[in-house]
Amino acid sequence: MGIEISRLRRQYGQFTALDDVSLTIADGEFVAVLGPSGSGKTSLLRILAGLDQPDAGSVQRDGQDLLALDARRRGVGLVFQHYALFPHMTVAQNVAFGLRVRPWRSRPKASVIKARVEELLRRVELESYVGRYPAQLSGGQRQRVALARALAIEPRLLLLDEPFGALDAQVRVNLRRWLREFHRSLGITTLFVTHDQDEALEMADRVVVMNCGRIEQIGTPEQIYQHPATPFASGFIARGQSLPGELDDSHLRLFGHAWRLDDFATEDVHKVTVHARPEHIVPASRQGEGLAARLLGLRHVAGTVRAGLQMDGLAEPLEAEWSERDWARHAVAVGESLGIHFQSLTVFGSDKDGRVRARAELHPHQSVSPVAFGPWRRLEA
Ligand SMILES: Nc1ncnc2c1ncn2[C@@H]1O[C@H](COP(=O)(O)OP(=O)(O)OP(=O)(O)O)[C@@H](O)[C@H]1O
Repeated sequence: MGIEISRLRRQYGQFTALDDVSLTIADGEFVAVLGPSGSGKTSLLRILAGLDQPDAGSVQRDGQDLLALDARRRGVGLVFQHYALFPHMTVAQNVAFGLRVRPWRSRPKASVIKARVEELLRRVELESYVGRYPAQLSGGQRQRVALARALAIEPRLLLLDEPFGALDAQVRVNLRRWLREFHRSLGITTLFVTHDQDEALEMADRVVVMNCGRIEQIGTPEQIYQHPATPFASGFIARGQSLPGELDDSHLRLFGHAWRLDDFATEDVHKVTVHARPEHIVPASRQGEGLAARLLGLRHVAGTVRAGLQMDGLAEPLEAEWSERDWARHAVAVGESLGIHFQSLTVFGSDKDGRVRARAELHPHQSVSPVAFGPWRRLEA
């Protein structure tokens, strides 16, 4: 049981904001919808909240048609990026709001509301702020009040749209961990919209990657990070970088070398995309080994070294990422040449409509045969 979103479509005039979106969310699950600006995340959330209707598709909750229900009867709690707290109400009044405006028949007694507000504020660790006004709170505290307010109505589904988007980096990181724990203790089905990869991967049980109104991949954070299903997911999540590879009779040709691709169905493949992620581009251990690259620059970021590398045949420099310790073994100065190896490459084969039909992971540096790495210009059948 849970929520079953099936083939949702939303058009704004000629523009398709959601294109055939299907997704099942289990009860109690924490799902992150991750995608760049304009990918359709908020459009999906608004439909679930009852603030908008799709042009096609359905949403069922435990077999019931959710789209047929009025927004107020969906049992949905909402938190947006920009704190929509009422500025003239205290923290306690803000949290109580959803209960106070209920029709009198379903409205709890004042003493019940008071007890519930106190309990919620305790949960979001703001019990001593009851009498404050939103202007007297930090951004992180306001978002926790917004969360308490959304929870006051005991929602069955919590929808969070970039709730930490307006906060500074350190507060975001703290609130991320806090919300993750908070969700564990509550167990409410939660859909969390973000464009921040780290946020999605760190918090969610499952991540839905969106691009241009479509779902590119659904999976656990580990699946998504380790095995991105499409070139978009690879670039957006794993910083996969395009290399100029070509398919030649079940071999991948790249930088004048060739590797055999096993288990790569080539029918329908119209275009091949080869991706390398920064941590898989490693410096060769001995001089004269590997593919030739020139070191364009180095940046030292939190224990890692990010190197810009120029390679023949590539318009854009590649980024490689190494640990400080590994890099210390290589005495190459900026502007000099070095040899590099690709530890792993991901090869995608897409059809004419851009759909991925085949996918393979190559480990050129570790492979012995038939990989033509080392004695470079050799193609083995
Ligand atoms: N009411 C509308 N009329 C026309 N176009 C719209 C409307 N609402 C959204 N769009 C368009 O639909 C696309 C998807 O918008 P949506 O807000 O769902 O994206 P998003 O992934 O949430 O982006 P962001 O991260 O910037 O909030 C965007 O290109 C947007 O311009």
